[in-house]
Amino acid sequence: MPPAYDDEADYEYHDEVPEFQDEAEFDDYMNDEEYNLMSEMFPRATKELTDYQGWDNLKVKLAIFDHEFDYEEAMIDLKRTLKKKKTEKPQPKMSALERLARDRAKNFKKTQETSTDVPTRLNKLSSLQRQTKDTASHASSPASRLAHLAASTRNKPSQKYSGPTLSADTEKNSNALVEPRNTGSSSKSRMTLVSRLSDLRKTHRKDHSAAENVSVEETTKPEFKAVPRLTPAISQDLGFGELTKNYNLLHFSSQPSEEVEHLHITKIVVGSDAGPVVQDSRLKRKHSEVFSVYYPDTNKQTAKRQALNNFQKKSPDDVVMEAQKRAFEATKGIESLSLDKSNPANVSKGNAVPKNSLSEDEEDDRPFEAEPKIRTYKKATVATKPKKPVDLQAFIASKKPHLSFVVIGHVDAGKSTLMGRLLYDVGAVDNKLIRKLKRESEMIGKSSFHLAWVMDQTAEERNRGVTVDICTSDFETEHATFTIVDAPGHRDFVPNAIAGVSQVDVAVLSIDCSTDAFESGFNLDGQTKEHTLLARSLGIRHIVVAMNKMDSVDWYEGRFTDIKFELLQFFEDIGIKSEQVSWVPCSGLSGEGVYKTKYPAGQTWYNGPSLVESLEEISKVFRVSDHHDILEKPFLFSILDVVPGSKGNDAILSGKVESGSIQGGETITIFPSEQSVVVDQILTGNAQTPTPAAIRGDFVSVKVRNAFVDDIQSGDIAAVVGYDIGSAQEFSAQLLTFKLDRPLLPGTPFMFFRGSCEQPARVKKLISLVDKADPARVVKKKVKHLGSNQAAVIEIELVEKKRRIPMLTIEQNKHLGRIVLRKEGRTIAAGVVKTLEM
Ligand SMILES: Nc1nc2c(ncn2[C@@H]2O[C@H](COP(=O)(O)OP(=O)(O)OP(=O)(O)O)[C@@H](O)[C@H]2O)c(=O)[nH]1
Repeated sequence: MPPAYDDEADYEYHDEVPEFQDEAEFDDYMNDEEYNLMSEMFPRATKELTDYQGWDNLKVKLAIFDHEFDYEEAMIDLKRTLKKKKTEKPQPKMSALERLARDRAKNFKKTQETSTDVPTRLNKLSSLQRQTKDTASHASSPASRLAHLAASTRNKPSQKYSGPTLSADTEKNSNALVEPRNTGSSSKSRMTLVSRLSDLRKTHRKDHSAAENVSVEETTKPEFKAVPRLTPAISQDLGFGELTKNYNLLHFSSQPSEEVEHLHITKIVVGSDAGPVVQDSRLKRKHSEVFSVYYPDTNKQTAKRQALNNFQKKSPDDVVMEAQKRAFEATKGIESLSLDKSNPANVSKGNAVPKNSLSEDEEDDRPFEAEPKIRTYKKATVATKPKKPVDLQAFIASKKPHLSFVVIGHVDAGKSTLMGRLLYDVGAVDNKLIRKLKRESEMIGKSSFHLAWVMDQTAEERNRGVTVDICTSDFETEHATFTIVDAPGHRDFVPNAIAGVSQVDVAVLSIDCSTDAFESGFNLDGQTKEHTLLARSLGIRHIVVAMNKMDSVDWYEGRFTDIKFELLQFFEDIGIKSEQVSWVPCSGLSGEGVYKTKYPAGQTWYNGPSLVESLEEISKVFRVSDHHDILEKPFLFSILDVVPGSKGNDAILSGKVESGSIQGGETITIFPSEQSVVVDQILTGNAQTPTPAAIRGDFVSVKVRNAFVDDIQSGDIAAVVGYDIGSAQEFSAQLLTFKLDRPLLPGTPFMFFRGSCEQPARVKKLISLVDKADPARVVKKKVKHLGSNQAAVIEIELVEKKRRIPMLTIEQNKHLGRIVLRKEGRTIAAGVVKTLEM
């Protein structure tokens, strides 16, 4: 016989389940449909409850939710548990004379009562006692006042709450408190819903175990509890900004593990010296969620760490300048270096033997700090076959066309917002994340940035409102798959933009069409021209101009055509043909023109494809032209990130297939260290799902075996067995100079960029001036200096000898053979590698 239904036991069970800690957490729990229903009912409910006390937002929402959105029933039930506010009785109207008479009568009565109150001994004593008590409570020592306060605070809420109460100041913070709800006498259907809730709470209990660990006793003590584990770095990561000495943390709880997974901050007390100013700031982030939308494309071991510290240090350009100076001063040390022929540690492991290891005791006087020593291993000479061979033609046919694109444009042109909107509209991010970002951005007064935060997820980016690192995100539509690379617009971060632009075939150029904004981004120091020039120099095949923020000029056609006219002239000047450009009026903020959101009624002059539709069209065209590169060219893979795998010498290399294809089981060699490793698995997409093969244009992660992770870094190139990539320190390049303040002479130092690699370099020799339109035609042979806007062939020498950069000519690869030169924070030239001197 089944056990009898025990209503009481059920009640007990639900009561011990932790409650939602705040409204935000509950909002996150609801699905979209429930959230929308709640958004309709909640304002009505709060209006209806204005005459009641003892409720808070969460309580109201839970009541509605518990009654399965039966509004009337929820309100009846809720009101039953609430008290009505006392309302002052309206005074009857009276004349001024009448009021005066009443007052006089009242005063007279009072005087009479006082005069008849003759003090007896007992009265005197009790009044004295009263006075002493009062005085004591006001003028006692700080310690006794604190004890008094502690006692009174302790007594209050501990009787009232059984759930995971968080804050001592929760009277002010209505959202933080949850009273136990009456769940005992509900109908069956209500029980089901309650069970759902309790299940959820159980899950939350796991997530929030730390929050539960904070007992009522502890949290209600009126002490400031500084939690040592809230380091400035964690604070930054949470999007809170810099945590200085003046910030004391109150009521902070986290999971007890070393890896902070879920954090809750309920209050921050600012300015410990001047007396606390309490700011109510609730914020929680799951790191797993923070990183769910994008993958930062930097080498975690080096560049990512640097990017995170960017704002605490000098600007990248200052660093470059200093590095250049030091590099030239330190050339003597570099020459004196010698190479160790073997490394016994590796021999004993039976792994690849480093051919030219640096000996451990060598003095490291390199100009760059923390540069890894790159050893060289014995590369494989025999290729291995795929584990489960895939018919490449069939594989390509089974896949939707893929396109990777970079988003470029002046700072604040709305790039991140545009991409956030795009990802939202195509369904790559859900409502919940958007709502969460909206709340968090509102909390720090930057609500208009919530869409941008889908892409800009590091604390620096959020606090300064600029994109620092490059990041990628994959999404899919009915007709194609895409990888977005979001590049920073700020001039301090042009090197990152170079790394971003180097990876892709298409650029989306975001233009801020709002009044005067285009002009400031286009002229003089704006990044519109510099980014477009970079895009052109780094081999971008097509530009989609997103005429963004058109909502701010009421979709005025004249603004669109004026900007288009100016840009077309500029494109022509730098050799971008009109058929290589598409134009789409749009608004990232409100969504029109991005994907399927219709234009407002006032916009009648454009009926072309939306931004996403334009990209879909381009992907189809490129698919046909890329066929040859996939099937006939050798596999080349530019590495953007490397992390150790879970086992022994496993590693995961993330990057882009530049040409050819690869399958599991094949052997590849990584340059410059020349390690040969076997491909174990290929993972693709945001969810990193396994795929049998990767082809040209794909951004994938490749799991490999027998790798020495320390000798692999962002900027390295992997190739199929038998394909050699040297690390030339000197090479000839064909360049186009940009606007120069001073001419380029033999010996002029600058910073050299190839993909995500950068290194100090100098002009070794000026060879010739060539025709801009036909570079094969030499215009002048004896060249003493190079001025602005000249096309020339020069010899370049890399100064940093220890960081070897794998180099390819433009003949070998159309992307990897492209380079950029920068000096004093400006791009001075861009071009292609012609010949390598090994
Ligand atoms: N009116 C309007 N404002 C927008 C639009 N898109 C972005 N904005 C606002 O412009 C500001 C900058 O937007 P972001 O997306 O951060 O700009 P960004 O180009 O990514 O900036 P960086 O990363 O610094 O280069 C924010 O305040 C946005 O809300 C738009 O379509 N219309």
